[in-house]
Amino acid sequence: MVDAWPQHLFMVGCGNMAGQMLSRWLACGLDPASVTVLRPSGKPVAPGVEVITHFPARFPDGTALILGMKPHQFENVAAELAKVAGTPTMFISILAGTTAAQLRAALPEGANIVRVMPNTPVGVGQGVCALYTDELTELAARSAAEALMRPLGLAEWIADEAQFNLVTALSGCGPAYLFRFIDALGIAAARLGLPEDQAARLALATVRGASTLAVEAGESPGILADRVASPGGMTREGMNVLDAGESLIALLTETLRAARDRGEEMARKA
Ligand SMILES: NC(=O)C1=CN([C@@H]2O[C@H](COP(=O)(O)OP(=O)(O)OC[C@H]3O[C@@H](n4cnc5c(N)ncnc54)[C@H](OP(=O)(O)O)[C@@H]3O)[C@@H](O)[C@H]2O)C=CC1
Ligand SMILES: O=C(O)[C@@H]1CCC=N1
Repeated sequence: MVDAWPQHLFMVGCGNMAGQMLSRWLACGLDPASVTVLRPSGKPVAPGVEVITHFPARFPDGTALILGMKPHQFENVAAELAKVAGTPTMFISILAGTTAAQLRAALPEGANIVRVMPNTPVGVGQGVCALYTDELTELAARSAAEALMRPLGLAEWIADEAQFNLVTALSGCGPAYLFRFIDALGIAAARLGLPEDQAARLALATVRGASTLAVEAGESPGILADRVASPGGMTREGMNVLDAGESLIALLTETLRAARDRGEEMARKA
C-alpha cells in the first residue's frame, strides 16, 4: 500500500493517537523491526517494535521522526532531540495547536517539517489526515509524508496554516463529537422508554449504516435525508426540531469554534 516506507520510523510518544497510526501501518505491511517507539512507561506497543524510555545516542540512517506526545511536552522533547546525533529525514508533528514556526524554532535548522492532523479512525483505515508544510520543506519529504498518511484514510493538504486549528476542530476532534452523537441518540430513545442497551445498539447500527450509505450513495446527505422523510410523515416532524432556527448547525458552529479557539490559545501559550 505504501511504495516506500521510511527506512526507519522513530515515534516520540505512542498513545491514543500515534498508536492508532502505527497499528494501521503495521497492518498495511510496515516492518515492525524498522520502528522505534519512545514512551516513558516503556509499555510494549506491538510484537517486534522496539520500545525505549530514553532517547538514543544516534538516530538510525533514514529516520523519519513522528512527534506524537502532548503539545506541552514539545519544548522538553526538542531539547532532548538536539542531543541525539544524526538528523531525521523529516519531522512529522501531530501536535495540536503547535505551528510550523514554533516547530521550526526548536528543531534543527533546515529540517523537513510536516504538520499532520490525524484522527483516531486511522486505526481502521478510515481516518482523516490533514497535512500542512511550509516552503522550507523539500518536495521529496512532502511526498514521503503524504505517502505515509495515505493508508490511514483520506489525506488532504491544507494550503493556509491559519485554517489548521479549524481543520483540527472538524476532523481531528470530530470523532469525539460523533461518538457523543451516537450516545445522545441512544440516551434520547432510552429516556423515551426503550431499554438502554437496545437503544444504544440501535443507535450505533443506525449511525454506522447511515454513514456508510452517505459515503457510497454518491448523493448529498441532504438528499438522502429527504428520502427518509416522507411528506407529512414522522421523520419530517423530527427534522423540524433539528432544523428550527438552524439549531443543530448553530450548536455545531459553537462546538467547532470552541475547539478551534482552544488551538489558537495553545499556540499563543507555547
Ligand atoms: N487523541 C486524538 O484523537 C488526537 C490527538 N492528537 C495529538 O496527538 C498527540 C498525543 O495525543 P494522545 O495520543 O491523545 O495522548 P496520549 O496521552 O494517549 O499519548 C501521549 C504519548 O506521549 C508519551 N509521552 C508522555 N510524556 C512524554 C515525554 N516526556 N516524552 C515523550 N513521550 C512522552 C506517552 O507515553 P506513555 O505511553 O508511556 O504514557 C504516550 O505514549 C497530542 O499532541 C495531540 O494533540 C492529534 C489528533 C487527534
Ligand atoms: O483534544 C486535542 O487537543 C486533540 C487534538 C485533536 C484531537 N485531540
